[in-house]
Amino acid sequence: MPIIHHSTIQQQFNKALEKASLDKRAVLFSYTEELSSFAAPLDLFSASYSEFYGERYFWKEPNDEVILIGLGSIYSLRVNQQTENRFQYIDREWEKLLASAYIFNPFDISGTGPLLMGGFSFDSETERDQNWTSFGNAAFHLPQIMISSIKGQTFLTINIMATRNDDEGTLELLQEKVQKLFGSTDQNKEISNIVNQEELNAHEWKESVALAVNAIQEGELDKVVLSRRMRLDFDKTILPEQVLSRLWMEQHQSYLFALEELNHCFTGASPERLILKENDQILSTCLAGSIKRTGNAADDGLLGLELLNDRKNRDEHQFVVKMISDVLDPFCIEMSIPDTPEVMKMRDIQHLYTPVRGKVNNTGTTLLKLVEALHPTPALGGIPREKAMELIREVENSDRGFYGAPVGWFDYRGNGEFCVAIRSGLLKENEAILYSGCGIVADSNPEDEYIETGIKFKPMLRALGGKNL
Ligand SMILES: C=C(O[C@@H]1C=C(C(=O)O)C=C[C@H]1O)C(=O)O
Ligand SMILES: [Mg+2]
Repeated sequence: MPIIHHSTIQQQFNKALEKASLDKRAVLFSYTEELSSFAAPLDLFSASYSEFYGERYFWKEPNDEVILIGLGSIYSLRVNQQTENRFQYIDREWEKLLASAYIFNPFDISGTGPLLMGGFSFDSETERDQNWTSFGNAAFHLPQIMISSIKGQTFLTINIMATRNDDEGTLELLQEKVQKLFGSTDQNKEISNIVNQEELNAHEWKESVALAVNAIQEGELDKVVLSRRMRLDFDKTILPEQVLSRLWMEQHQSYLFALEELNHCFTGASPERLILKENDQILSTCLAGSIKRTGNAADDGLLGLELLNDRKNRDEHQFVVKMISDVLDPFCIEMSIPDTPEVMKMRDIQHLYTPVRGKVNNTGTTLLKLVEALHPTPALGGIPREKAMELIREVENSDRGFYGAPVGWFDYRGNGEFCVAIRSGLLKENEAILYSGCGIVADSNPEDEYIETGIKFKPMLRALGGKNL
């Protein structure tokens, strides 16, 4: 149970109130303390349903070293149109908010203190369709209550946008809310069941793969990633906590994320890191090239070797390695990239994987600048980037929304992490749309790529109780 009744917090809050009153505008007040004990993260997420449904944000990185639960949005940054650079806009507004903030965080640990959780759309030059309007081209939230579990230690951060209309009561109310949250248990919620499962435009998709292969063979481009969708209908509203808890059990070595926007939730279990930044250290991951798993360790080992030695998959992968290293190079004073990829084994699939480490050369290099430079990598877009984007716009007759785009968090010190939001889906009440894509290169075969995308639906499909797995 968190105990945030030290007299210091009230004194600090009073200072923020004074400033808000003097400045005649809202001032961020943020207070962090360590918690001695902590329920299972997903139990807490689940218990927050009645108070916070529609404004909950969840993040877990593969090793459980950073788990973030954000509840309630007290400040959000959104970009709806392509009026200006969305990455710069978020960076600038965040910096402005922090410039006048009162932050009390005795811990020099990234992921504690005020932070934004959210993501970007895949393509800001196309319009979001009705599924994705509430997400826009970028949606980030500063949670009112945030629980961070960082390398085994747990922290509580409360955030308030203090205005001159607030008084001591505001803080007390929030403290009560926190106590209530930690005291409540999950109400026994009913599980939703699938009543309909359908792949959308499977035939047309294979045709568009053949078309892309043609364009590549003609020399118009080298690689393009094409995605397709699956639609699921349920007998009742799907709850993100239920999906997350299945993903937690079944896809533990992935990034787990959930971003609620009222009755919509974008969630998934992605194996792909876009970029991690901790002070001047950065880490990106090239992930491309895939082969199935069988459930038999010996067979999987052989398949892994086959993948490592397969020309087509190595080509697919190498485009990503080259692009990520080229993009990060100007930002770095040191970089290290292994010469050959390794095999990353997930529950349903194996990928070629190359980590790229670097040390940034400039304190002005924000995480979002790196995200901007990297997105979309050829693991989700293609080579050359613009040509691939044009082809995607032309042949994919639907909006990717946040699928395949950067989703993650960054804190007030500039540290944070983004994954590439694949193996994901949009939950909207009793309907879900799942996304899956794959890299098309000169010797891609439409039927094989179709099968590969089928495997990539599995993590979400299984978490949702789907069939044919
Ligand atoms: C596009 C997806 O995955 C990407 C495509 C891969 C491939 O084609 O081999 C492998 C990993 C990801 O970079 C997806 O899962 O939807
Ligand atoms: Mg592939």
